Amino acid sequence: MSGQRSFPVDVVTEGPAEDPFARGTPEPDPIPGVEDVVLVASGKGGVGKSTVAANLACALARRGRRVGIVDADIYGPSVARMMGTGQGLDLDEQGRVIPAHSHAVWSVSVANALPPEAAVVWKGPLVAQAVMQMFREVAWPDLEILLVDLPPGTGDVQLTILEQVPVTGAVIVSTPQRLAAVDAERGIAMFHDLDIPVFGVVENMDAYVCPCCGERQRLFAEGGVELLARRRHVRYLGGIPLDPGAQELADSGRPLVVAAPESEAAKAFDRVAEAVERAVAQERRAREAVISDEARAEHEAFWEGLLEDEDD
Ligand SMILES: Nc1ncnc2c1ncn2[C@@H]1O[C@H](COP(=O)(O)OP(=O)(O)OP(=O)(O)O)[C@@H](O)[C@H]1O
Repeated sequence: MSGQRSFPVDVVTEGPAEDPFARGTPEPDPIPGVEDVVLVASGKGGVGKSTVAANLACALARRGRRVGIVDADIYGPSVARMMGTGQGLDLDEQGRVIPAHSHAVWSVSVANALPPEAAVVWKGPLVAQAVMQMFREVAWPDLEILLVDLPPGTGDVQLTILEQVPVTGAVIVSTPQRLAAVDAERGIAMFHDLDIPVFGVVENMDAYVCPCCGERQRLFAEGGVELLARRRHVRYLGGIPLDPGAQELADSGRPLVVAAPESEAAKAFDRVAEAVERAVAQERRAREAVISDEARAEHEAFWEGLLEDEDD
């Protein structure tokens, strides 16, 4: 057998050195001023991820939370338009961006810094840099929850954020169509692989609610997203009905939750916000439990030391 395994066994068993998620990789530094970062993700584009992010932020703010949004969808930024924040961002004395503020939510988007119709034509490294600037070079006020509107899919931006930002959990958005649900499942798999808690799946545009009689009608086959949630052991956070006013309101910078709080869609967003609030609180308790375990170990070590001294 000797002489056959000449490669450096230690290196091989420790995994590739450049793997950013290799075991033992230190937790990324916290974002100054931010307690919890929650990602809003989707497998496919156009399923309503930005709509969910904007309305979820407003619903959390209405529930008394201090909330911000990072628009990490660099090539298709919608947050500035949906939140009605317009162009122009100021800098503070330290050269940090002062986030825009509307509907009691703070937000940053590349769209705040570009003319309305300008296309972002940047290569990957520049995009990664811009995304990280939106986390670390912004003068965030003290925030309880910073939502992140991700680009669709499981690409570079997702990996950059997961590598460099301490993420508390993710909310997945899908529409009822099978293809959207299949892609949403890929997103869930990515978060599970990287040990990021998935708070649940939101099924957007699942039904139409008649404005006259309030009758709720499914638009597509029922149950696919719920089934996906069960298969992946994540919570089904509920359906958001298609609201004919959503697009016009989004274009005028007033999310449904703010402009039509009594609508079925706004109430559904509030239920999602409540679930996210509870999931974040649960994660916080888990973090504190880890700290108190450490504190207990330190405490025990301290007393053990004293007892050993007494024995001497
Ligand atoms: N519940 C809803 N009712 C009616 N319209 C909706 C609803 N959700 C989203 N929309 C509309 O669907 C379109 C796509 O939504 P949105 O931009 O939020 O999707 P997205 O997943 O963020 O897209 P992408 O990431 O590809 O930019 C928008 O015109 C939006 O107004």
